[in-house]
Amino acid sequence: MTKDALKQLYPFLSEDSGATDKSPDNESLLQALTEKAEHSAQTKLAFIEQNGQTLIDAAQAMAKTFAAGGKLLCMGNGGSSCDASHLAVEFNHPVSVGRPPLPAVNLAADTAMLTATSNDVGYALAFQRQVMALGRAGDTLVGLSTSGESENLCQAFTAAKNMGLTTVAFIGGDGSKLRALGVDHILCVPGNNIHRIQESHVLAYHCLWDVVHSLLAKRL
Ligand SMILES: O=C(CO)[C@@H](O)[C@H](O)[C@H](O)[C@H](O)COP(=O)(O)O
Repeated sequence: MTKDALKQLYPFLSEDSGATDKSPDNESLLQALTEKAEHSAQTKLAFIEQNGQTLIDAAQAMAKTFAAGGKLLCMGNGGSSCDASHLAVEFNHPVSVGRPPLPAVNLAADTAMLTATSNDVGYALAFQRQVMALGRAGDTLVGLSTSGESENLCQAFTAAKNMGLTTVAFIGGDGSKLRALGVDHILCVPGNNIHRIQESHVLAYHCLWDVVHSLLAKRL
């Protein structure tokens, strides 16, 4: 976007300092930040209240996957593709001393794979093809989706279920599409604000990582 186009959209931006009398004052900006932080904290607390047991059940299933020599496959679109990377690296490269590295792969990380499948057969199959190629019965497939509706995740979950993988979904929305597909563990953030949903997903997979390692340390 050019500077002029930006000024048309935000007319309060001035030539020199970037602010005029009409720009939001510092106090309202600080107030807005506090409100966002409060909303984020409330959403996270509500998420744990509503999903705590499901999170433990999902961790139990993932600990069994690792204990049996299996691996984690992770996937997501946009911001959630970065969360899929973050989740995978938590397991591959544990931050806490004494916790072993565990196998996890982000299916959204390989540009050649994503562009080839999208170009040849459509983006809806981008993750499904990789689940079919890399997945083994007993592995766990984790999908992150703020809407809980993305078609490429639905296709991958369907393939994973047919192949005997455990399936875990981190979502927002009502989750009805994934429930209908029979996804094993659905962690659903209340509300429809995408950023708040993503923030709760970060909390959720950090907790999941912790519980999986605790279960493995106690030998399940
Ligand atoms: O929310 C962000 C960034 O924060 C977007 O990049 C977002 O992730 C993308 O629109 C995704 O395509 C949305 O897909 P999903 O989360 O509904 O599965």
